Amino acid sequence: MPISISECSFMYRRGFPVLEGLSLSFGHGATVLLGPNGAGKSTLLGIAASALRPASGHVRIGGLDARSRKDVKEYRRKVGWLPQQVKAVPGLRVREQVAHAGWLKGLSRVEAWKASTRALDQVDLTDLSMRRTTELSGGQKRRLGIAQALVHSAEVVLMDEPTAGLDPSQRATFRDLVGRLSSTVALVVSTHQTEDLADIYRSVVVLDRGRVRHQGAVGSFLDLAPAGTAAERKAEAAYAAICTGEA
Ligand SMILES: Nc1ncnc2c1ncn2[C@@H]1O[C@H](COP(=O)(O)OP(=O)(O)OP(=O)(O)O)[C@@H](O)[C@H]1O
Repeated sequence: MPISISECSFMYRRGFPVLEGLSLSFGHGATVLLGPNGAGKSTLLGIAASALRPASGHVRIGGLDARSRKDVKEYRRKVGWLPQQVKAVPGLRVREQVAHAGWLKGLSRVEAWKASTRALDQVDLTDLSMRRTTELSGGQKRRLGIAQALVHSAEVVLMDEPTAGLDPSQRATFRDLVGRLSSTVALVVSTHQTEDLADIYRSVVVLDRGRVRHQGAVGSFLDLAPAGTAAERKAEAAYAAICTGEA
C-alpha cells in the first residue's frame, strides 16, 4: 500500500525548519532516497515511521493517519523501520530482540518467535541468533535492525542507510532481499551509495535542504547524466547535476 506525505513541516529547533510543506508519496516497489548530508532524509523517514511528529501536514497509509491518536497504533503495524542508529538491548540475544520487535508490533509471542526465524534468515543472521546483541559488530547490528524492520511483514518498509558498514557479500545479500521485497511492499531506502541503482530500485527521490529536487523512475534519473557519461558513473553524475542545479 502506498504511503503519502502531504504538506508536512518539521523542525527540531524553533526557527530552523528541516521540512517545509513537503509532499511526497512512495508507491509499490523499491524507491531510493538520495540527498546530501543534512538534507532531511532521516527526518523524513522518521516522520513516515511516525517516530517523529510533524508540526503540520498529514502522513497516511490508506485511510490511516499517523498523526491521529485513533489510528497511530494500526499505522505503526503497517510500517517497518530501520533507523539510522540500531540499539542493542542489553541482556537480549539476537533472536530475542527480533522477536520482541515483532511482539511490539502486535504479533503474538508464538507468531513473533516464528517470524524472527524467517527475518534472521532474510538477513543471513541465523548463525548468530543466540549471540548477545551487545556483542555484535557494526555490520551485524545493521542486519539485526533490518530483521527488526521485517519481522512483522509490514506493508511499508523504510530503511535508513541499510548498507552502511556491510561487507560486499552482505551488500549482495541485501540487493537480493530488496528484489524479493519489491514485489510485495512499498520499500524506501535512504543511502549514499549510487552504484547499481538501476539493478536495485524502481524509482528515485532526491531530497536537498528539505525539498524534493527530483522524483521519478530510475531510467529518467539516469538520463540526467551529461551525454557521454560512462554507464557505471551515470547515477553519480545525474545526482551531481541535480544537486548543482544543472539538471
Ligand atoms: N536531533 C536533532 N536535533 C537538532 N537538529 C537535528 C537533529 N537531527 C537532525 N537535525 C538537523 O536536521 C537536518 C536534517 O538532518 P537529517 O538527519 O534528517 O539529514 P540526512 O539527510 O539524513 O543526513 P545524513 O545523510 O547526514 O544522514 C540537519 O540540518 C541536522 O543538523
